[in-house]
Parts: sequence; structure tokens; C-alpha cells
Amino acid sequence: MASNGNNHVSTKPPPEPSPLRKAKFFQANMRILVTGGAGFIGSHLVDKLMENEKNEVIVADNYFTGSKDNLKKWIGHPRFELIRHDVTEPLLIEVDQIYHLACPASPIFYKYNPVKTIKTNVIGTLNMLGLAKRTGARSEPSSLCTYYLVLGNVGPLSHHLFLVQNRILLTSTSEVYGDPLVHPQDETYWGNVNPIGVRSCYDEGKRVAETLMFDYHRQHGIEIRIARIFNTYGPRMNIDDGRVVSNFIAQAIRDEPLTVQLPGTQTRSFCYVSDMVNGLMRLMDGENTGPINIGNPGEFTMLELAENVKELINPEVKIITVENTPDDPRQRKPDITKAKELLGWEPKVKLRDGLPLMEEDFRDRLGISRKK
Ligand SMILES: O=C(O)[C@H]1O[C@H](OP(=O)(O)OP(=O)(O)OC[C@H]2O[C@@H](n3ccc(=O)[nH]c3=O)[C@H](O)[C@@H]2O)[C@H](O)[C@@H](O)[C@@H]1O
Repeated sequence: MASNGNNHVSTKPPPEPSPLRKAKFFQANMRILVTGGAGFIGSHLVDKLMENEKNEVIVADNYFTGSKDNLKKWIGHPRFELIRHDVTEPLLIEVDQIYHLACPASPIFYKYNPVKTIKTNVIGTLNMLGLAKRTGARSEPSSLCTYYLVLGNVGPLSHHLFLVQNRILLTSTSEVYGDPLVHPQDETYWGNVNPIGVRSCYDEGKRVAETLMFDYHRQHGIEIRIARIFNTYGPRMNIDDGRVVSNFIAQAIRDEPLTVQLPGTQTRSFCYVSDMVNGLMRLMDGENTGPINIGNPGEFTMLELAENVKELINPEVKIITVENTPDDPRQRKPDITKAKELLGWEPKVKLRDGLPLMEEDFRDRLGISRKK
């Protein structure tokens, strides 16, 4: 029984919250869109986001390179939603944060349909920025993009204050540095990219995507984050993805020669997927727009990588050299000073610890167990 303080005693229970108030309460949870969430990095990110019970996660994916299989443990979960959607079409939903990952990332796949790749990067990013603008991903000078949602008199919740942060994160790429002339690459380097080559649909596409992010930020005050991702590997990569780590592991397991593309002295720096996902979340939740390199500075030539895979997975396997494709970057290694200083992030998993974890997943999916 509640008293109104006027000697009048009401026997009525407090009114039910209106549907609008209920909706506002619901909104107080973070509703997060992950484009490309059925893909390799996207699905690991979804796993991590779903660990937080305050998060509702919506995945939009066209399954060009992603797969529902990667999300099977979440399908049917009340805080999870999966939409078959191509980001080159507008998406009208209500969200608080957008992780925009959608785009084929393996050179084989992105070169297969270059027009679609550049459309995904340009039109897809425009559509996601349009969504961010409509849903209010603003960086208000007074509040630095934090919206306090105070609920009215809704029973026990009436004194609670909820924080809703609206923002969009783009996963850009180390490919924006092209065939870099500085080593290692830090974020101030503008890159050395061929604008008309076979990789340009991806490299230039991501560069335009970064430009769009900053133009929306400056012109419309959209709260943005840009991660420049360096070569990432781990469980759930497509077995026939075409990228080097997945190729070598699948080849070693199948007893096929490891195909080192010439000259074999070109370098890459490989980041394990759990480190990558932590870096992306730190960036999203921090206060820096980026661009920030997220990658593992441990640098290997492709011949060294092949030797490591041979030693760890199949000491009997042959290593052969094969032709390379045009414009292959000759060296790549992230300078992660900014990530360390601004995000307090650095990778933890060494290549030699990450490769066996990926081997286990590939063996499961290929149905080939280790020889005794
Ligand atoms: O994995 C990634 O994160 C990146 O993969 C590609 O970039 P790239 O570094 O060329 O990736 P790979 O196709 O894995 O090639 C790496 C190196 O391995 C070599 N390679 C590839 C495949 C193979 O069987 N053998 C081999 O020696 C390539 O010539 C290249 O020098 C994409 O372009 C990037 O955007 C993406 O972020």
C-alpha cells in the first residue's frame, strides 16, 4: 500500500509502465550491430559481445564468405538476431553501436568479384554511416557522445541511470599502406597503393571507407572508430580461404606440399583472433577515433612461416615455391605504439601457440586426426 503523503491511502498497485517506457528500458541495454558477423573475425567478436548479458547482438551478413555455422550456438538465443542482409542495401534498424566488418578479406575472394568488393566498401560503409547518423551516433561536445537515459517512475527502476553510447567502428586494413616504403608501419604513413591494380578494389575501397568515416565525423559529428587490422588467423577461417596461414595448415594436414609464393622472403605479422577481438572492443569502448593499428608485430617471412607449420604440424610435408600474384606487399609489420598507449592493448598469443589451436579446429572440420 502506498501513501501519497496527503492522508489519502491508495489500495491500487502502481500502474504498469507504459509500452513506451518499457521500450526505453529495453533500449537501455546495448544493442549492437555486427556487419559480417557470420565471418571469421565477426563471429569471434559476436561470441565475446554475447558474454555480456547487457548486450543484444544483431548480425547482418550476406553469407558470401561468412557462414551460419559460425554462429550456430547463438541462433535462437533471446539476445541474438541474425539477418541475411547485404550492406550494399540500406538497413533500417535501431542500434547503439555498429561494428562494421562486412567485406571479403581474402585476396582470392575479393579479386573474384572486384566490383562487388568496392561496392561493399564504399556503398556498404555509406549505408552504415547513414544508419549511425539516423540512430544518433553523435559526438556531442558536451557529453562526448554519451546519452544518459533517465527512466521515469517505473517502480524499482525509477532511480536508475543508463548510459547509451552510440558509435560506429570500421575494420579497415593494413592494406591501406599498400606495398609500404616505411617499416614498420605507423598510422601517420599515407601508404603506397596502386590505384588501378587487381588488389585496388580492396585497398582503395578501404581507403575510401576511412575517408567516408572521417567526413561523416567532421560534417555530421558522427562518433567513429577506425581499426587497421593486420593479418589475422585462428579457428573458423574458411578452409579454402586462400590466405597463407589457412592454406599452409590445410596443406600440412592433408599431406600436400606447402605452397610458398615467390619470392618467399616477403613478410607478414600474424595476429591471433582472440587478441584481435579484444583490440577491436578496446577501441570501440575507448575515446579515440583512430585510425589505430591492431596487429601482432611478430614478423615472419613466408618461408619461415612454412618452416614453423612444417615443424609443428607435419614434419614430413614438402615446401615448394609457386608463382605470386601482382602487387603483393613485400613487407608488413605494425607499429602498435598507439594501441599500447591509447588503448592499453597488446597481443598476447605468439604464432607458435596460435597455430596448434587453429590446427585442432581444421582437423575437426576436415575429419583428419593427427598421425600417431
Ligand atoms: O589476412 C589478412 O588479414 C589480410 O589478408 C590479405 O592480405 P595478404 O597479406 O596478402 O594475405 P595472404 O593472402 O594470406 O598472403 C600473405 C602472403 O602469403 C603469401 N602466400 C599466400 C598463399 C599461399 O598459399 N602461399 C603464400 O606464400 C602471399 O604471396 C603473401 O605474400 C588481405 O588483403 C588483407 O586485407 C587481409 O587483412
